Amino acid sequence: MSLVIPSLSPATLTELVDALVERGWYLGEGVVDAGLCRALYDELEERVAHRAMQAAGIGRGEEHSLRRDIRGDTIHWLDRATLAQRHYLGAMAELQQELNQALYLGLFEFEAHFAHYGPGTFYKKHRDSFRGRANRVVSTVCYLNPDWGPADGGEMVLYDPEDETREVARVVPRAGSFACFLADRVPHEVLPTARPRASIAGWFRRNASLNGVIDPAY
Ligand SMILES: O=C(O)CCC(=O)C(=O)O
Ligand SMILES: [Fe+2]
Repeated sequence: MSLVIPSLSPATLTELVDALVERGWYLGEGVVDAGLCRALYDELEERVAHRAMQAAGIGRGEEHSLRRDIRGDTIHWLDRATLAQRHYLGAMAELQQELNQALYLGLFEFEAHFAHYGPGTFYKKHRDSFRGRANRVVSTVCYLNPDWGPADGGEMVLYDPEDETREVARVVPRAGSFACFLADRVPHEVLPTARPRASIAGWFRRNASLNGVIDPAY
């Protein structure tokens, strides 16, 4: 991995901002540095091999519960422990600045976790936040698998915010691909995967405190 922070290119940032404004979502291939994806992939594989992952649940705070019939991934929250994580978070900090400058979104924080979907697992159609409680404003997904074929499944499907049955895009979870969308707008799902599937899901947040209680991180 190079010593230079592998930023998203200026062209990617411009395209991403335009796509978010025009339709609420962005997809790009070959967007995240290949060496960085490899380092993040190796780190995640190592954790999976050592069973150092936690089962992912749904809902936040006291409503948090495990529902393998809804989502089947295991996760590990990024904690800046490795150079690869710090580089990824650095690239996301640059993206946050761009989003704030171009769209005045007032994003103040980025939280992200590694996600590993074992064969046969999926994540049913959902939105990442709900209107009115939209402390998660923009969702991101960075894909890490070095190769992925048509029979491997595991695509992320995006749906039309106005018609949740209408598919608008399908993302093959291959290293370098990056997805970004408005968290309270775009319904999406992860189709059942045939192979172990590696990614980082992340959210730019705004501070949402209710009655002086800060919304829990997850
Ligand atoms: O991994 C993906 O493609 C999307 C994951 C997702 O929707 C989520 O973690 O909320
Ligand atoms: Fe999601």
